[in-house]
Formats: sequence, C-alpha cells, structure tokens
Amino acid sequence: MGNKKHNVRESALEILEAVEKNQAYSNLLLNHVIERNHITGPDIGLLTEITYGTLQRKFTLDYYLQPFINNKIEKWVQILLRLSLYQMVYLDKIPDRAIIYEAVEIAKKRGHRGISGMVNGVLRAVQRNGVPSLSEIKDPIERIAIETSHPEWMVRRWSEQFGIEKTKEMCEENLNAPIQTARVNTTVTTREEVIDKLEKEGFEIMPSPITPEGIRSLKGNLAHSKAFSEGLITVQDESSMLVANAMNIKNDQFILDCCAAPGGKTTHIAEKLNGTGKVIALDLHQHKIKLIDDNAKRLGLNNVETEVLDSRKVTEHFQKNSFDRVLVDAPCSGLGVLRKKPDIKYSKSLEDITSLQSIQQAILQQAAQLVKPGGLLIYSTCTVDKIENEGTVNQFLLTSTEFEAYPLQLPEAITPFVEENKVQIFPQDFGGDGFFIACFKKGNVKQIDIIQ
Ligand SMILES: C[S@@+](CC[C@H](N)C(=O)[O-])C[C@H]1O[C@@H](n2cnc3c(N)ncnc32)[C@H](O)[C@@H]1O
Repeated sequence: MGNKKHNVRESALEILEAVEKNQAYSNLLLNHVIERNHITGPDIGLLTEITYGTLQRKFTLDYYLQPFINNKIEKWVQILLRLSLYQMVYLDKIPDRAIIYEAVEIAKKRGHRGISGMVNGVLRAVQRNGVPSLSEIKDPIERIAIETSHPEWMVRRWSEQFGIEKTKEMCEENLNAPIQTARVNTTVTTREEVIDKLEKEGFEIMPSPITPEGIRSLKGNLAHSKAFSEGLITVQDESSMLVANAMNIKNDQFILDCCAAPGGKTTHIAEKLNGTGKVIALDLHQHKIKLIDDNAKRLGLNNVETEVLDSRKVTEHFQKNSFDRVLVDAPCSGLGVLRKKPDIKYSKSLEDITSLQSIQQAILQQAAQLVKPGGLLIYSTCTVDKIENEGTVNQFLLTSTEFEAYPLQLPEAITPFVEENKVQIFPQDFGGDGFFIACFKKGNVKQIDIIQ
C-alpha cells in the first residue's frame, strides 16, 4: 500500500479522535488536517468521505462491532475499528483485504503487537460472519436511533413532536451528503450570467428550484470558484436564503440583524436593499464581526455596518421604534444542520436546548422594542424542535401584545410548508437545512400600515 493512502486513514483517525475529545469541530479540523498533512486530489474526497461517514454512522458501527469485541479497548482502537468497518460496509470500491491491511499497519505503528493482532482478528471475524442484523432491535425508537445513528433522546423527542414517520425520514436524510448551494449577488450580476461563468470554469450548475437567487452545484466546490472570489456568489443553504426573502425588504430601509456572524443573512439583506438603506449587523465577538466585514467587502456591499454587541442589551444602544426590519437569527441547538455538522448529534443535550431558549427569549424581547410601528420582526433558527422554535415565539406573542402574527411571504415552492406566519422546514422537504422562520408585525395592521 502506498504511503499516501496510509496518510488518509491516519488523518481520519486523528480528526475523529479530536472530535471525540470535543477538541474541535470536524469541518474545521478536516480543512486543517488536509493542509497540514499535504493531502491532495482524490485523497481529499476519500478523507472527507471516511471522516464524515464514520462520524455520521458512529452508533450503527458500534452496534455492528459490539459482538466482536470482548474486552475493553482504548478509544483510538475503537475509532480505528469504526473507520475500517465504515469502509467495509459502506464503500464498495475498496477491497476488504486492503482496508484490514491498512488498519493493522496503523495499529502496529501506534500500539503494540497485541493491539494490531486484535484489530486484525476483529475485522477478519466481521468479514467472515457479517454484521449483526438491525431487525433484532424491537423498540422502534431505539431502532431508528441505532440505524441512523442519532441519540435516543433526540429520536424520542422528535417522534413525540412530529410523529415517528417524519422523524424516521429526517434521521435518514441526515445521513446524506448535502448538495452545495450558493446565492447570487444580484447587485452586480444575474443568476444566468453566474451559471454561464461557472460552467465555463468547469462546474456543473443548476438554478435552485427553491429561491430565485439560488444555484446548486452538482460538481465542484463553489468556495474555490472565481465567481466566489470576485464577489458574485455566497455559499449559503437554500433554507437560509429564505430568511431575507421572508423579510419583504424595500429600498432605503433601516434594518437590524441581531445575531449576524458570519454574515450570510446580513449580506443577503444588503443585497436585497440594492445598495440603498443600511443594515446594522451585531455579534458577540470581534473575531466574528470581522467575518461579516470580510464578506461584505468581498461582495462590494457598502450598506453594511457592524458592531460588537450583546443583543440582550440592544435597547441601551439603539433608539426604540427605529428599525423597519429586525432579524433575530438566534443561537440555537442546530439540529437542522446535522448533515453538515454531524458532531452536533453527539454533543448536544436536552439541557442545552433549555438554556438556549432563555437566551432566545431575552434577545427577542429586547430586539422587538427596536421595531418601528408597522415594521417587521423576523425570528429564525437552523433547528428542528417544537419547544425551541414554536415554544419561543408563542411565549413571545403572549407577552408582547403590540405584535401580531404576520403572514410569511416566501417563494412559491415553500408555500406548502408554511403555516400562516411560520414555517418549520425539515431537511427532507427539499434537501435544505432544517430551519424555522416566523414573522411578526408591530402595531395594528389597519391603523399603521406602512408595508405595501
Ligand atoms: C445562527 S448564528 C448566526 C448566523 C448568521 N445570521 C448568518 O446567517 O450567517 C448565531 C450567532 O449569534 C451570535 N450570538 C449568540 N448570542 C448572542 C448575543 N447575545 N448577542 C449577539 N449575538 C449573539 C453567535 O455568535 C452566532 O454568530
């Protein structure tokens, strides 16, 4: 076996070990390791596949391995077995003998003879006997949890909130690699021009069937395109693009984005303002604010202003009743983005959801005071959870009597999913992230109607 391939498996092991110890997010680590270990060409794809695949299927792989492991084993050995088994079960281009050989070589390098012998023995036994059947698991919740590798509490909670069928579909969809999508910067170009340009660069592109400014990349990473570096596009999920669409933005408006970094929605809002008006973008830390500034600069947007600020204190810094639109894209549990960030499946707990809810409430209460009478307040999250989403906005409406539900205005493709002023998007709906968007209007519609 060539050293290069070794490097791929060793790199996967290194990333998965660090993720397991909660040292870093898999996506950031992956980029870092690719650069440091000089991984190039098709090996980048292989490393990405093995790392994400193993992480995505962790519980299933452990279930498969369990009958073959008798003694307690070190964490790195367990991860090595998982990533080897992942290749044996889910990747059909690599022969089992090559996978086993490489696992044994890594085990020899890192452990003693006993460990490499054990790795060899376990993988050969799996090869001989096959993996245990999932149909042994009788409890339906436990079965989904193991089959799709989600924590049982999460599957149970979703089943109670949305029903078991929808939950199963969502858990299955969470295992699929998402299609990369991007938003066209309509202040400088059109979707047709960008598609043409990208196709000349060698990308395979189709227009998004969901948003008018969206494109889908069927081949090629758009972040590495000329169109990206020239500020013609922003890599953004289609569900995320819906938020600025829901804001019903008109030229010259004054808009506040309370939780803005890295600026995906801020820059979309600025684009929708067509270079007029202003969007003020807030976030907690300077290094995050810099990401918004960099994005606005790359896109040539001059109507973005950024400030480091805790949005739970916005009324101390801005005049009440002064913004046409206020967006709260709240910090959330992120359960809608498990395809892109599988680490979240294993790191989030029920307690996290509860504590996030009080932050969401606090930001929403403060932000609401800055909306002009007749203006709109938009609340969004990239999570799928009834209590965190509907619970938060219902609670808000109960205590904020000057607000009323305002019908969501979204592209036609989304209307089947909308319930009056809110929408819960599931990853299986059209392949976008799981997202929640709700819209409220301040003041009485009949008395102060400054929205056309
Ligand atoms: C869901 S992300 C925002 C994504 C962003 N809107 C976009 O589209 O690119 C939530 C952001 O809220 C920020 N945040 C969390 N608590 C905050 C607070 N109290 N005040 C301001 N920002 C906060 C986080 O730093 C994080 O960047």
